[in-house]
Amino acid sequence: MTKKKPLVVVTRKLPAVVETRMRELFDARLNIDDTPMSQAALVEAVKTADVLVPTVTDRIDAGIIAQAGDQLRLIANFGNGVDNIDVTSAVQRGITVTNTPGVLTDDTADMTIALILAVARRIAEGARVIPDDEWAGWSPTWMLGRRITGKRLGIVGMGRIGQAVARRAAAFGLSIHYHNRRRLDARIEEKLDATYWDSLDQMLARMDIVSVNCPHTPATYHLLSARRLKLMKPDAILVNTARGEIVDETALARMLEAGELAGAGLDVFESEPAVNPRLLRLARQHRIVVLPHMGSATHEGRADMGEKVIVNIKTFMDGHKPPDRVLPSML
Ligand SMILES: O=CC(=O)O
Repeated sequence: MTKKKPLVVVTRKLPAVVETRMRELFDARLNIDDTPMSQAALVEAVKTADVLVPTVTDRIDAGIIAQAGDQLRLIANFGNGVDNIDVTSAVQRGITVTNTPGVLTDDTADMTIALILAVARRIAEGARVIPDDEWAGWSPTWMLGRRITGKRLGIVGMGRIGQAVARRAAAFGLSIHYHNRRRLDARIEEKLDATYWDSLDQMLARMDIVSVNCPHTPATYHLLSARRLKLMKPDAILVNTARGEIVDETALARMLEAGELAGAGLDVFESEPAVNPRLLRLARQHRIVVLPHMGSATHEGRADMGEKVIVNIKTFMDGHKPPDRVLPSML
């Protein structure tokens, strides 16, 4: 007798290679036209699916989880961050949660470095000049940015992505500093040539560039609060490729407007896809660089994320512990 295939509801369109494999392995309900699901549609999905595959754009909160049918056993997130899911509620209801760590580390670290360079060297602003027909020729005093060689980079959150940023940044001659819940193993710290700051406040006050690379959890919400942002040097720049909620955006906008911070590179925002109007104004004035949450957006990365989702579902359905299980204690 063949086993019934699990009903897997996927909330967004995924790369073709991933969808093809999902169709082979599961009773896959795919989102062909990629319209984000309403909360009502998500409720419908959790009432019928054995497995839900959400993404960062779906809010799987306690209210949705409370309406899940008994058949829902697994939420296999297509994404690394799980702040879109109420993991505690899910686990209390006996639903396993998985994510896709590791496969987007390098891409997100690359984007972090790209934003550091874009802000410091005014790349996005400069890239407009020729297409906009505004180039009057080279000048000794025009389009001057900031040198990054020899500057101090402070990494907030030294997990996989933070460490990948550190390895890249070292090649640009930046000195590496970090703050993390736990200090790294001495061997890793030495290999990265990274200086640990127990006090985030003290680190922020001394850095030329600050990069946010920690997950968004209740403990990191507005970790970079108005008070902490004020500790940064006025000529410093802030880069965030993690989650918008970690930075108080209103305070950040106020400081940039007042010239109390030199610049910012943001790939993530508190209320995506809406962007704080003050940040939008600063972006239009070329005072900051904003990207539409592209950190993990490579063909390879998204295919790898899909592969991880499939392995997690398959392993779980075969009766084993999935490799990327997320527990509330990890958050
Ligand atoms: O932001 C994307 C992710 O967390 O995977």
